[in-house]
Amino acid sequence: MTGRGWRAGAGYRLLVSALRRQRRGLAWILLWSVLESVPPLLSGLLVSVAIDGFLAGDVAGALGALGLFLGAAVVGALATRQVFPWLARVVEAVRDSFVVATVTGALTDAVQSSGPSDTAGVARLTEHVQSVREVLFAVLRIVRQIAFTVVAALIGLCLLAPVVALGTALAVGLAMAVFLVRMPKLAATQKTVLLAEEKVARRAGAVFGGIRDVVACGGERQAAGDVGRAVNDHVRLSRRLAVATSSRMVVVFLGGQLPLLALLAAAPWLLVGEHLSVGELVGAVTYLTAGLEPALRRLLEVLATWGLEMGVSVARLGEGFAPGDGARPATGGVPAPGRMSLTAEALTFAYSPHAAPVCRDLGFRLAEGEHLAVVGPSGTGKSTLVSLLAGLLPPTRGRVLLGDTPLGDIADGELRRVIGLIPQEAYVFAGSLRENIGYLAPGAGAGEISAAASAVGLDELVARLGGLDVTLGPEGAELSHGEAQLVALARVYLSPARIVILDEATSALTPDEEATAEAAFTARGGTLVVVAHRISSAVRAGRVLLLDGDTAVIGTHDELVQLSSTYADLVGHWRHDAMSAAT
Ligand SMILES: Nc1ncnc2c1ncn2[C@@H]1O[C@H](COP(=O)(O)OP(=O)(O)OP(=O)(O)O)[C@@H](O)[C@H]1O
Repeated sequence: MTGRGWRAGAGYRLLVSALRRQRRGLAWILLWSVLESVPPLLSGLLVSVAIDGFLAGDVAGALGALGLFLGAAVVGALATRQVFPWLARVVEAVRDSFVVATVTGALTDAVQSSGPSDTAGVARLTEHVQSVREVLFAVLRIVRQIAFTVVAALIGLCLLAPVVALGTALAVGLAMAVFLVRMPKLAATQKTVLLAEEKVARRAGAVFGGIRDVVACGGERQAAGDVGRAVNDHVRLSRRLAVATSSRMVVVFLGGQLPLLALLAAAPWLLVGEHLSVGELVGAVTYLTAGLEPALRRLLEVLATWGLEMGVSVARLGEGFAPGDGARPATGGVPAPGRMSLTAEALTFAYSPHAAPVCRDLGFRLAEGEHLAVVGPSGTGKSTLVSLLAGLLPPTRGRVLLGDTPLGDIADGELRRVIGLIPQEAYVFAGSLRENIGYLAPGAGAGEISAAASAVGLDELVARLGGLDVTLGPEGAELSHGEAQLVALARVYLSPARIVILDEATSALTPDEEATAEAAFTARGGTLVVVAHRISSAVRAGRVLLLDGDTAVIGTHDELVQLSSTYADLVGHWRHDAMSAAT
């Protein structure tokens, strides 16, 4: 097994090896299946003997044939009863094999990755195991029975009327060929539906699990939009699957109804030419109407729904844990320190396919350790851009690279450890100040926590509250907005993040407090991106990115004052605000 559990294809290998270990059970199932097929094998033959007997006046012979028919039905029923315990044994044993492999994969994954374990992934996989169990049972119970019925009816028909059997076998073969040709497309559609279902579960699970954070960060609209998009995708794909599976009616017609229509059309010729007796004709019709057509219809129904579902679930299990949205596996790792540049390439993003893009074809590169201020009038997309840079929003077009790796290729947990984004609405949870500050650095010692608190300017608050171990109420109700922002800043300061993004995260601090906090992050090392709302903050940055509707300009503060009238206006406006605040 690899670090991320077992891979695609492994699910099928496990299924085959688990079934191989159940050879004895499968042999018993085969034996009882043969006996179970006695009624469909003999039905047409016995009906034909009975009818021809009655027509010829041989009532005793005809009644004898009907008696045999009854006896065959009893044998079939007894055999069906015997099949069930063996089915249960085989299916439960296979289920056990999958559970062992799934749990082992999950444990291996948890031990090998240093991040939190993917409990939602375990739940998802156990759901797939349950699905494999149910569908395997259904397939072995129904598909097996139907397949034996089809074969028995064809053999019976062959004994009764070889010409009809030949035509029917050709039609059934053609129907199955059409079905098999369509199978890969159906399987692919079924897989997209399953992935979409998982995506809904994952998105909704993440939102419900972090509902306090979502509310605290004012992210309700974004969270609802995320879940809504996943639900809409699921609905659209389910509709597509329904249309695709309904095409199996053509297959039922080809294999089940076409031979019957042909037989009825040829009946006058068959009877007049004495190719078949009346009894044989009715017997052949019995095979087609009571045996083949319903069996074929059921077989296709089961294969097209449960069979596909099982196939997809087994393959999905083999892929182990689905990273991201399951659409694309995380293939890249986080680059080594010194190579963590952040690059936007032709970055375009719109909140919906019909909405105007918030940013369009944006391109720039931040070297590791740079300090960038993002500025612009309200609503020009500053928060959207930093969410894209943090990998919280997927670009509509273009990409964001960490080093040479697109953010979409990096596992979520790793990305979150490397890039820390602090929103304007700081989140403080019920617990001690120490727990709040150390939350993203579980191994941090007391000295490191105190140092982080001092660095961002929390000493005064710590003194006022009476130490780091004082317990804060829900959502830090006793803290001012600025104090809560300082706690959030200290938390990310102490975290392992190499790229820190402050999205107006110092808006409630005084200019001096803001300068202290930003200086702390500059001294800490790593890249700093600040959505600035004061001139001082932009002046401190090495470069400034101005978002102004459709245009974006990047340069030093002095360059932008020369280059952009919007920036010059913004600076004037900030200076005026700062002077008014000072007087
Ligand atoms: N979740 C969302 N769904 C749809 N539209 C959104 C969403 N979030 C933001 N927008 C829209 O995208 C545009 C850019 O918003 P954004 O918050 O990124 O701008 P901003 O420059 O950070 O604004 P401000 O300075 O006022 O915080 C706005 O028109 C906003 O209405």
